[in-house]
Amino acid sequence: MSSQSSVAFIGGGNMARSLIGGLISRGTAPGDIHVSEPVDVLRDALAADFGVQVGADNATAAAAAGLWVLAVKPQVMRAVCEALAPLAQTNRPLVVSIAAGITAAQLQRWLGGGVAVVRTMPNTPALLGAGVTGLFASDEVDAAGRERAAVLLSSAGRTVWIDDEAKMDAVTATSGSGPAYIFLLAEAMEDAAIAEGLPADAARALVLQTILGAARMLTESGEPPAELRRRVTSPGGTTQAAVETFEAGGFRALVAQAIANATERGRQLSAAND
Ligand SMILES: NC(=O)C1=CN([C@@H]2O[C@H](COP(=O)(O)OP(=O)(O)OC[C@H]3O[C@@H](n4cnc5c(N)ncnc54)[C@H](OP(=O)(O)O)[C@@H]3O)[C@@H](O)[C@H]2O)C=CC1
Ligand SMILES: O=C(O)[C@@H]1CCC=N1
Repeated sequence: MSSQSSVAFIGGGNMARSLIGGLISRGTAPGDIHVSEPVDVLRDALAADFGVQVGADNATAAAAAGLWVLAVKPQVMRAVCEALAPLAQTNRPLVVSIAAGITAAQLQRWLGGGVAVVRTMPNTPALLGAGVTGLFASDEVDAAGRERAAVLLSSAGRTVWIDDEAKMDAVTATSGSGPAYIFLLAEAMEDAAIAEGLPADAARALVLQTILGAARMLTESGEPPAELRRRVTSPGGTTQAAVETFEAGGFRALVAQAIANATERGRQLSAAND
């Protein structure tokens, strides 16, 4: 039976799992979460871990909820939406997409038009309630819809409204993909520490706590990153030797190019899956 307060996840993969974990840990009743996912192992794990309602049929999950979270890959979004269009037209749900690249206009078109669509970009720290999500609301979304989408995503961490949808690909490239950049840095630092002769377990402990401590200073000190860096960097000392090496190697330009390429890839995902 449909309940306006229920949430349906269409697709129960990595990101849906992170968001569901956030919702459950912040008090959403498992019975109010319906997930459709074709992979039975993933379905069973969601049911076992969170007690949510699971099934393999998208329309069954969608029919049970007033809020749909579209959590499938961009490559299958069109087919998923077109199959749900009749239901979208009769039930008029609030539709929240988390897909990279896919625009609100595309979702609107595929769902038959006139549906309230919020395009969002969360990230995987959502699993710990430490994520951040950029949100863009289409014109059809009223104040109550905006509030509902923000409450949904705030269970995953911070929320940031983006007024210009064209900027959502930059959000994706910055915070959606961003955790992977930090994990890559952690990998590289760990490898380098081992190359300098540290035992692997010590290298990992040193790197992980350094990233955690630096992230806490960034978020809790109120100081800009450049000032925090300055305080670590004694003139003529070890940090200066390392930072000069990063700068000489084009670190900033490389980061800028990586984020520009990720932004462009978001645009391509929209065009390629239209
Ligand atoms: N991972 C991340 O860090 C982030 C991802 N996103 C976005 O979230 C979305 C999902 O990504 P992610 O969770 O990583 O991907 P996953 O592949 O882990 O999850 C998608 C799930 O949807 C399933 N699926 C495939 N086809 C259908 C269908 N027709 N109906 C219902 N479910 C289907 C997939 O099954 P199968 O494996 O069989 O295809 C898979 O289990 C993407 O659009 C991505 O852009 C957004 C922010 C961050
Ligand atoms: O890599 C991707 O396309 C998705 C979107 C942001 C993070 N993962």
